Amino acid sequence: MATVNRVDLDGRQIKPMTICMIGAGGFIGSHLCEKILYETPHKILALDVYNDKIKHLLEPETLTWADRIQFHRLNIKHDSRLEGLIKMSDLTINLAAICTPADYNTRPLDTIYSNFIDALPVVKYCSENNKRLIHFSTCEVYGKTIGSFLPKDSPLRQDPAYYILKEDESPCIFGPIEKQRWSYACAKQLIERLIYAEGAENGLEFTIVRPFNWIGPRMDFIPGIDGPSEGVPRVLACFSNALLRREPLKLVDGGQSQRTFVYIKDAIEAVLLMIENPARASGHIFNVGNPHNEVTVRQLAEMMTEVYSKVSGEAALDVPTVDISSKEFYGEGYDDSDKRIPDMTIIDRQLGWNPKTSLWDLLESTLTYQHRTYAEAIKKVMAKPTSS
Ligand SMILES: NC(=O)c1ccc[n+]([C@@H]2O[C@H](COP(=O)([O-])OP(=O)(O)OC[C@H]3O[C@@H](n4cnc5c(N)ncnc54)[C@H](O)[C@@H]3O)[C@@H](O)[C@H]2O)c1
Ligand SMILES: O=c1ccn([C@@H]2O[C@H](COP(=O)(O)OP(=O)(O)O[C@H]3OC[C@](O)(CO)[C@H]3O)[C@@H](O)[C@H]2O)c(=O)[nH]1
Repeated sequence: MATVNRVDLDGRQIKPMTICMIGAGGFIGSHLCEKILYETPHKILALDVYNDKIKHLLEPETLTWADRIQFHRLNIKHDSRLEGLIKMSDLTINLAAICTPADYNTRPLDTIYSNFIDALPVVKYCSENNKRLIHFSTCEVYGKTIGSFLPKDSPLRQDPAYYILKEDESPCIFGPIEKQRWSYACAKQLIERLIYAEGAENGLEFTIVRPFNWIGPRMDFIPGIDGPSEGVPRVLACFSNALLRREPLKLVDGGQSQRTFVYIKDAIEAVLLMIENPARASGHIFNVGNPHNEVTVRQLAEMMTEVYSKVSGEAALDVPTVDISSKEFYGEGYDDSDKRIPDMTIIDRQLGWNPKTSLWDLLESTLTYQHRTYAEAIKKVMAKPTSS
């Protein structure tokens, strides 16, 4: 229920606001729209080129929150309505981006334009019109850990100083230019620097979010069902797709890279705290992740196989995974982050936020959703004879 008398972390009444949410039709945007509409009195101007993931919030128009969300189908690359919509709002949240690794090395120009050039007018309009901005960056700005450059058997690799990622201390370590994987991280880093400079020189009120592998329902697409057959989504959807089709999960370069995964619903709580506590959130860069949910990609595949078997009632394959080289899977120019553990000091101190959901629990609810949403459609597609 949307409560009107909401108070912030310092006991002050929160006034209802209008939020311009760019990229509202994506994975994170759809969850953020739900949270705002279900639990707050705020209004949303939802901007995106697609709205499939928020259709349930827009139709039918008799829904109790219908007057609090307005969808504007537009591409921020070239739409004169953008500045007006930012001016009408108290806060702008920019989520729009190309953010699937399969694109970084194969479409580096689109990636750089999307993550830097297209974000520029948003920053400019917020700065010129004295509007608050929450900008979505990424944990990828940290790149590789310092520890990854140490010899494999160095005891220093066990020292957190060499791998924990801190917003105000850790360096950003990318590979060479020919490793075009880093086009995304580099563009995100430059837009972070620009926003930071707008804050320092022109007083822009900003917050930068660095998500660490947020996962959950509605993430990306299942190839051949609600996305292109040849498309390569992020790992949750790649592995879900293989499980649904009863094919082995592909482990890129042996699945040795490590990630920490956070449940989307935990992470969205953090964003709502940022929205409603500007005095505590402004001027900060926040890691948002779950340091307790670390696995190698191989361990993720094993856990997903076990969880999927439980929620679907189907026995796991005898050979559940297969190794594949990054060149074969992603093409030339791929590279990887070795390990990503967020330091949580700043977000805990400023907003008192900590993640709650274990990896097992978040996979159980997410894979239950994947099975309910896609299993029948996959069966139908797989039963169709393929034309030769
Ligand atoms: N999901 C994560 O774990 C994660 C991790 C790190 C960073 N991020 C960042 O968070 C943001 C949102 O990520 P997501 O996972 O929801 O991705 P997503 O691809 O599901 O959502 C992005 C949305 O932006 C829209 N968009 C892209 N370009 C646009 C344009 N020119 N005009 C209008 N709309 C446009 C897309 O249509 C899409 O709906 C991105 O900036 C991403 O870099 C996400
Ligand atoms: O079938 C697959 C797909 C992927 N991998 C490997 O899994 C690791 C994680 O991959 P993914 O979730 O696709 O993306 P990254 O974590 O590398 O990057 C994302 O992090 C945040 C964000 O900015 C936005 O979401 C994005 O850049 C990776 O090691 C893949 O190689 C696999 O083995 N098999």
